[in-house]
Amino acid sequence: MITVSHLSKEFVSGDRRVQALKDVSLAVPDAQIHGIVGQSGAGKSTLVRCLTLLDTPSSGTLSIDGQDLTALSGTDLQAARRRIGLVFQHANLFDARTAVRNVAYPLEISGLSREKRLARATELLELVGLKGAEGAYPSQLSGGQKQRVGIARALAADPKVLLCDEPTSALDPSSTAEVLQLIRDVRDRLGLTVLVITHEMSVVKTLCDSVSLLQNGTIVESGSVEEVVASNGALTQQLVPLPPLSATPLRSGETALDILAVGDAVDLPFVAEASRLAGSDVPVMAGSIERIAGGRVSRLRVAIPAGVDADHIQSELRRMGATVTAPVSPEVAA
Ligand SMILES: Nc1ncnc2c1ncn2[C@@H]1O[C@H](COP(=O)(O)OP(=O)(O)OP(=O)(O)O)[C@@H](O)[C@H]1O
Repeated sequence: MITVSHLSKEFVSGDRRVQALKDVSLAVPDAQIHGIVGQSGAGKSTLVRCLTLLDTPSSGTLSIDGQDLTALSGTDLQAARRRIGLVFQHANLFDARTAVRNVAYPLEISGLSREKRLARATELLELVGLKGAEGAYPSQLSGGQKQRVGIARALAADPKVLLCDEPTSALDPSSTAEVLQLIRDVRDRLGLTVLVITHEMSVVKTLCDSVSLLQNGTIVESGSVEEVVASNGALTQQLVPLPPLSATPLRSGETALDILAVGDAVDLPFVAEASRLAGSDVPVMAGSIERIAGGRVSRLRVAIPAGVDADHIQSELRRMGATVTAPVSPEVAA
């Protein structure tokens, strides 16, 4: 389990102070995959540096399996760091080393014999689906394969935790899908607890069990992916955006309503019910249905005809089980 408790980080240069992280608390249970998302400048890199203890937090604690890493120093700190496997955007392999020797590299200080190191590295390459590529040099591998080698190397020292910093940002869509599947497989097989820093919502949708949104150094939304989507907050729009609106935007006098349904509620006839209550057809302006974190989510924007009590329809659709809101600035016909 990863526990981050009231972590803050302030940078001071001259008389300028930047509060990069403010009271960040987070608990990721064993064998869960947690995503941290946020815009540029939100504090993601600072969080990674604090989690790997490359930066010292100004206050707060960070523990893995109950061991407070912020209280350690010297060899104890080195040993604790080895329990965190790191995967970066670029695998940063040694060009002059073969795949197997890249994976074996972190074991060179472990005291294991050369044969044992190479045997372990060969095993790990097989685990990441690169059996047969032991002798390949990085220049002979695709971007996705290099990242697989990077993941094998991160696993070499038997970590309890995998910290992935933008693991797929440099990959094409098919390599991205492969690497995300691999991270899931590794979690399933080895029971690792995984923290993924990403700006890609597709990574959260396909990989994460839970997610936190970091904004200006503070976690503003956090929970299971399903909970966060159902809460209709900032992450809902980012994870399940409404597609571009239809050719017929809202006409004068009409009221737009956004309908969000999660799980079995996706199957309920919201549009039919809204039409019945309105006494005429309620057109759908935009809609999407997606499978996220194993569950289904639908979003619809409908146009309630002029002269109809939209508030009443809103509360009736809520009673059926949807989250219904009136969008702040719906697209209106010119
Ligand atoms: N060494 C530093 N000295 C002073 N300020 C810093 C330092 N490192 C980061 N900051 C500031 O802390 C805030 C968070 O930066 P950080 O790099 O963690 O954000 P980020 O979410 O990783 O952004 P990006 O996605 O662009 O990398 C920013 O305001 C940044 O300017």
